[in-house]
Amino acid sequence: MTLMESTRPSSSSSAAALAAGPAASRPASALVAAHARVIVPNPIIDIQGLDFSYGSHRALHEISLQIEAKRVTAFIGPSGCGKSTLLRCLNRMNDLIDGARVTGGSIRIHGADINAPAVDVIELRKRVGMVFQKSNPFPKSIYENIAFGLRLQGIKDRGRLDEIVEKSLRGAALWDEVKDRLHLSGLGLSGGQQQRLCIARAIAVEPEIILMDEPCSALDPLATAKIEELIQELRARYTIVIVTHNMQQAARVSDHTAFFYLGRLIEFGVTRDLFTNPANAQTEAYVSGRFG
Ligand SMILES: Nc1ncnc2c1ncn2[C@@H]1O[C@H](COP(=O)(O)OP(=O)(O)OP(=O)(O)O)[C@@H](O)[C@H]1O
Repeated sequence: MTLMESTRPSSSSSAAALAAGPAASRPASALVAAHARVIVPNPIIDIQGLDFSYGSHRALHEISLQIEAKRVTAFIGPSGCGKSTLLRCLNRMNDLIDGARVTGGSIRIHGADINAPAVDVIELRKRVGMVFQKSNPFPKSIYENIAFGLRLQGIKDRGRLDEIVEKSLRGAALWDEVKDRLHLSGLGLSGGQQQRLCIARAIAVEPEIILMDEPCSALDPLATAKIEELIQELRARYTIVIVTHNMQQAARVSDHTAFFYLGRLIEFGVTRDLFTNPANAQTEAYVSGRFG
């Protein structure tokens, strides 16, 4: 159990306006134990003292943070502060980058160290799926975009594949729009539909956690609204961690928000509290648009 305590009550009217979305309008969760104090009672991910470097460049400094199960946690902060690096640490996507490594601390999922030598990284990435900034459907049919990965996992039965493809497309709020053209190319879909196809592909393998790295940054406001709606639906079944530059989006979709600056975690709290009553002067300056 972790306590993050706020020590300097303050307010910002623009920040308050930012928090006026669905996440903010939900009743204060049981996580709020006292004014501006956050308890994370059911962390699925436990990050402790994490240090991370690209070669000699230290990108993350002693990050300690817990991610609550079946909640949405947003990572915010100015460009280069380490949001995406930390996100990619959660399913070891950084392993693919030469010279990139965890140099201290730990990340545990359900108590197990994901950087332990015995960890099967492919298995880890099945449990911790990822949706990227730019939608990246395979140059295959809508159906195959989902069935392809399932076949690689050994699912060959056509009936079973049909079932999972439909369930995943429904789960990503795309089924009704594509059910009559499942065998046309995924690349023929709109940007927002392609991003939902990528979400369908991610959920087809039944992950517990979905990482989203600025999933709406290439989308128009309508497509963005659809993805945000979908995130609200997905949070009943999945733990979601989202990196976003869009503070209104963080305020609308997330339960918890972590604010980073220059590779350090500056503040972590219930989203509404962090936006309306930040404990730290840098957080307040950022959420009220005074820098970043
Ligand atoms: N592949 C890489 N090789 C070397 N340095 C990198 C690499 N990726 C990121 N960095 C550096 O690590 C730091 C953190 O970058 P990161 O992309 O995690 O920040 P960010 O907060 O996600 O930024 P943005 O919002 O611009 O995407 C930056 O100084 C960045 O230059």
